[in-house]
Amino acid sequence: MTSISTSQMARRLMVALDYPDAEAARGLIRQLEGIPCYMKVGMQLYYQAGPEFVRELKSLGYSVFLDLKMHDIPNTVKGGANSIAKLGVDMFNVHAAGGVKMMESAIQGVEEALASDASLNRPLVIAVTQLTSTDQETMNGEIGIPGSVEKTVVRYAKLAAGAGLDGVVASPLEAEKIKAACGNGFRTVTPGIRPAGSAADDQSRTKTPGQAIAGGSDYIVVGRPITASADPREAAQRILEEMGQGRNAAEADRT
Ligand SMILES: O=C(O)c1cc(=O)[nH]c(=O)n1[C@@H]1O[C@H](COP(=O)(O)O)[C@@H](O)[C@H]1O
Repeated sequence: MTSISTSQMARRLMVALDYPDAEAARGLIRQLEGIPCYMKVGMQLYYQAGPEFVRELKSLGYSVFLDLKMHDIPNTVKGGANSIAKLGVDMFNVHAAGGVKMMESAIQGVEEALASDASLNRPLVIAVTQLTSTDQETMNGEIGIPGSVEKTVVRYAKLAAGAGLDGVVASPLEAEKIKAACGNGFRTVTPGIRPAGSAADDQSRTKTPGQAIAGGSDYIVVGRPITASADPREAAQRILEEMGQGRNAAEADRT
């Protein structure tokens, strides 16, 4: 069982269910039983287990972030967003690099789904900015976008806010600047979370769970530090504790 404040923090923890199939994901879900975290379903699991597994998570009472990172022409994204909204997820994402018209089309797709079925809840629509695996050198030299990663991320965030989206996916390093540019209510969803001493893997722009919460992340996305741990439940509980410490440190700074 989790204490009340830990369970409040758990609602800001998104566990990345990056597994090959539903049965593997269920193994982790059983280990995390009683922790009211968000569950993130990404491409690997969704392309295998599909809408059925999303419905299963919803029936277990979880909030679900469907991470399919849509990036296509506006009409196609509108259709995709329409289908996703009908699934009843709580959050999904598109790539900000698709542009304002594409992001507006995602919102239209959601609105049309809601108009067709009054029982649906409006999911949060979030734009991916620069992937947290991308570093400064890759963005400038390989992809060919000039300037700092932070500036590009904030530019994408402003486009997303202008298109009516609810927030962005970015690294925890940029959360504060995003809030300053787009307002405190604009959500920051931050992967690239690594507890002190754990391997960065393919992530480039990282912070610890405590630093991320102290720095303005609304939600932290965590995969391998939990899923690849010998004791995932203990790893998740440690992360929740660190998140709580980060929040307390930020509150102490404000007073
Ligand atoms: O949209 C995402 O969730 C996402 C965006 C991003 O920029 N970076 C990023 O790592 N993610 C996802 O966040 C999760 C991070 O997993 P770990 O690196 O294992 O903690 C993965 O499921 C990624 O697909």
